Amino acid sequence: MTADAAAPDARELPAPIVRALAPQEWEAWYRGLEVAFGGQEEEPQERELWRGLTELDRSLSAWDGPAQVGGAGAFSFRLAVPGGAVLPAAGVTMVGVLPTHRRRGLLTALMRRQLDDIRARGEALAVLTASESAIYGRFGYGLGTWRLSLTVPRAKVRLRSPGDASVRLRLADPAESSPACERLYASRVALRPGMLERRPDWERLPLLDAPGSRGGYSPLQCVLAEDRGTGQLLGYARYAVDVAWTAADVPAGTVRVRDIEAQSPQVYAALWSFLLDLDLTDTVTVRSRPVDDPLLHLVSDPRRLDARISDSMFVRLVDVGAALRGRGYAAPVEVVLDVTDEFCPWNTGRWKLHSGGPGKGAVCEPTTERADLALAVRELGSAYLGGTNLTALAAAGLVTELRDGALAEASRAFASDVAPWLPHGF
Ligand SMILES: CC(=O)SCCNC(=O)CCNC(=O)[C@H](O)C(C)(C)COP(=O)(O)OP(=O)(O)OC[C@H]1O[C@@H](n2cnc3c(N)ncnc32)[C@H](O)[C@@H]1OP(=O)(O)O
Repeated sequence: MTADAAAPDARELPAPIVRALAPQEWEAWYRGLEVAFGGQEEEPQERELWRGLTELDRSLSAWDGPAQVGGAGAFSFRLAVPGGAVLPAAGVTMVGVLPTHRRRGLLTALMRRQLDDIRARGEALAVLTASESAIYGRFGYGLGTWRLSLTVPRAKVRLRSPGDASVRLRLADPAESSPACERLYASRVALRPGMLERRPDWERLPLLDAPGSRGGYSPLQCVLAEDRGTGQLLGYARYAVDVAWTAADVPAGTVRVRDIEAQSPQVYAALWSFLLDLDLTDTVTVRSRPVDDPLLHLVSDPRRLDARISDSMFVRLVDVGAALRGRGYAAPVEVVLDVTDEFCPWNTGRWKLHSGGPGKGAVCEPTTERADLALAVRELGSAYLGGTNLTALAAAGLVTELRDGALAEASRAFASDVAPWLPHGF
């Protein structure tokens, strides 16, 4: 994008031109994105990472004459869905329109082109995290995962189980330990809907640690949990510490946990035990955990966690039939869904979904049979990963039951035993 593009007179506006980005246009495109987000420049290390991760053939720019005035990108992700499958999904990202060119339909034009491209690639799903949660519903994205943030006054909570004596904790260099941590992360992706496989180079994201973005915190640190006998990696946590003191010289530092993965409840408890026991600190914070995080049950006094829930990942079914066939179902289901999709009309119509339940696969095809449930594609996106019940959406008037019993049947089948969760932004 070109940051100094002049504001057009609305009466003279030509139709926006949206096209794929050329490699030499990346700098201006990314600078325009920074301007769309308020103008702050990213740290060179961050910029370099995102430049490397940008998929140029999936990056779109919008033009006003010779000036780039808007853009949107997508990553070729693979997303865990209920039942343990991992499906291709477009990770929509880097969306911005210059302040001079807003509310004239540029985002709409970018979303049109992008969703058509995603469909042409054969990806049944698109996902994103939104700068503002009001933006993407109109394009058929529903809120599919939530995140839990915690602020723990460590002196006030203790763990009901301290972990396992067979676990040895060891401090390690985050970069050196990254390959082993990545193998452990990879082994956990299919276990929780919403998790993303890490494509090549994405292992750099959890290590991103630009000095200018630390905000007073230490460089990133890493603690490994290993089997005392074999040395096998069983879990890890990455975190930073801001050491602070009160006016009376009492230590009042904060531990900010970036990520934590563990193979078993005992290892998870051992890692939290470590994080809650760091000298010179009085608070441990974590910005994003699943809403069913075990820590809620592990601590002596859950109210002290100051647990807050926020929206996280929005999900769009780009191809309703393929998306519903691709996931597993927690219970047998046979329902006809009457789906409305104004932005991607190829999805509009009745779809018959049939599954024998866990491990049985699913069939989902267009049908002329009578509908059992009526809903918009946005609500299907909310329910897709199992994080929001169809019953809850019906209580909000967003799903209509047309056959007695169909709502409970579908709601049970769409549910997930573990809460879906997106492990990192993009
Ligand atoms: C996945 C991501 O990257 S999320 C990041 C999104 N980017 C940002 O937040 C950066 C700052 N904001 C922007 O760059 C722009 O305001 C954008 C991209 C959010 C919107 O771009 P615009 O070109 O102004 O959107 P466009 O004109 O196509 O608007 C389409 C509709 O969305 C609505 N809309 C646009 N932005 C917002 C918003 N922030 N909140 C609520 N509604 C919005 C418009 O009012 C319009 O509604 P209508 O169809 O009822 O008239």
